[in-house]
Amino acid sequence: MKGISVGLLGMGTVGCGVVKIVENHQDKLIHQIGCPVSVKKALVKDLHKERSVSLQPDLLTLHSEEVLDDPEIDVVIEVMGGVEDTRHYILRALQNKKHVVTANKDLMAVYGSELLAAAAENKCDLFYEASVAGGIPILRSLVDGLASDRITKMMGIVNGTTNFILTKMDNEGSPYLEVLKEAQQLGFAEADPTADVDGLDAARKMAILSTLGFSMNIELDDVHVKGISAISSEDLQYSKKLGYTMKLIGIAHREKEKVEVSVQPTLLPKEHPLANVQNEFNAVYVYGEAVGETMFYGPGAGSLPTATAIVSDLVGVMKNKRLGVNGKSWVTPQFQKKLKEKEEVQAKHFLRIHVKDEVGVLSQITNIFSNKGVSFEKILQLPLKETALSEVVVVTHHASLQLYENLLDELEKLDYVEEIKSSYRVEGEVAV
Ligand SMILES: NC(=O)C1=CN([C@@H]2O[C@H](COP(=O)(O)OP(=O)(O)OC[C@H]3O[C@@H](n4cnc5c(N)ncnc54)[C@H](OP(=O)(O)O)[C@@H]3O)[C@@H](O)[C@H]2O)C=CC1
Ligand SMILES: N[C@@H](CC=O)C(=O)O
Ligand code: NA
Repeated sequence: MKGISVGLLGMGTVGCGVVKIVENHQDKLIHQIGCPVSVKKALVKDLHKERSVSLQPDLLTLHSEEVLDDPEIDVVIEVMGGVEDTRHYILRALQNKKHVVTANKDLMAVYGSELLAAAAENKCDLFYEASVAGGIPILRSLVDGLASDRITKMMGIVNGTTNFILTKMDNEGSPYLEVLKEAQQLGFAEADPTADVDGLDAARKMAILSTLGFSMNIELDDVHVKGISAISSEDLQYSKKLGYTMKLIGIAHREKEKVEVSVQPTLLPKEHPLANVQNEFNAVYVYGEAVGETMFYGPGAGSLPTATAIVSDLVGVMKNKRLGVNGKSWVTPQFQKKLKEKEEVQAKHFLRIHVKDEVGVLSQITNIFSNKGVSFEKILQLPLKETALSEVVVVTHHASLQLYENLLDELEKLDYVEEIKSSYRVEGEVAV
């Protein structure tokens, strides 16, 4: 069998990792695939940029057709990011009967079903394990390892940058912007880190995970998203005081045939397995009706971890080629999408408000909670130094999202409520 020729679209953090793994693990690749693997061409923007791998002088190109239209290239690995141009490049690679491996969640969350259908039509594979939780083999675990089960819940820390920021802010009291800069220097953050901190990167990953896990076409717009940029050191301190840890959590929950998918800062009891996932690490908790609880943990970002998933996908392509089944692994979703209404989403909430420090205010607030049908599990009231205000912190019992939002609307209207400072979802019970 002739050697496998790979064309890369992009040679940045992840692309350089792919080159390193292909070089350093060649013996294992030959054993699995049955022939050597080599990188023939790589599309970049700047031919003269310094890279973390030494490359043959003619390996880099500024012309996409040198990768996409080269008949000697068998597999295209897309690690350049972006959506519209990238979509066209991948469609062209597939039309040219090249298998594609991508790490691009931005693209797969929006055009995944179109691209997978195009791949199947062209009898090509399109694999994207690296797009969710980097090096953790979570997509294969859902699609293959848990193929026989019905998955009802997935909860994940699926963005390394925000987990890194929250860990450093919480453990070391480091300022938000300083830690974000560190995450960028370490290569975890996206080219535009607002996608990380606004929760959009995690939302894309949750759309991909829930589409596969629930076999339902969950789109990005179906994911309710809130990022981490408004989290204050006070929120982190109160979380700790109440026995919780704050994490950016993706939640996908199915009850009967209806689902909710969200990404939001969430308070988890400090004993919760996801509460102990630190720094850039990711973890995905998956609950299946038959298997029960499972948890997948590992590096969700970074050059070599992400490249591991990509090169493993490449091995998958070659194994399929040997069996003659390329393009046959994609199946259309089994179920019609049905999203829960706000009345059907049940959760506990943390709420921090500033109110006038006057007699009777706390009892009026408790009355409003009970009138709106939201009861609380915990309440703290503390005077705010050098002001005529006090701070009220509440953790509610489970309530529907609709009742909780009605409550927030009502509180906002009251003249003794100065400001709603923060509101977060709470998952799980703190041990007493
Ligand atoms: N970094 C990570 O930890 C992870 C990244 N991903 C995903 O992997 C992909 C790549 O990420 P990463 O390696 O970090 O990104 P980088 O910014 O480090 O690398 C991007 C590469 O693509 C090239 N490139 C970008 N746009 C173009 C274009 N229009 N034409 C030609 N070349 C282009 C760049 O060229 P040049 O070098 O000349 O500028 C660079 O080599 C993204 O989709 C990202 O979301 C997924 C999981 C983890
Ligand atoms: N920016 C992403 C990279 C991996 O997908 C992250 O921080 O998780
Ligand atoms: Na993965």
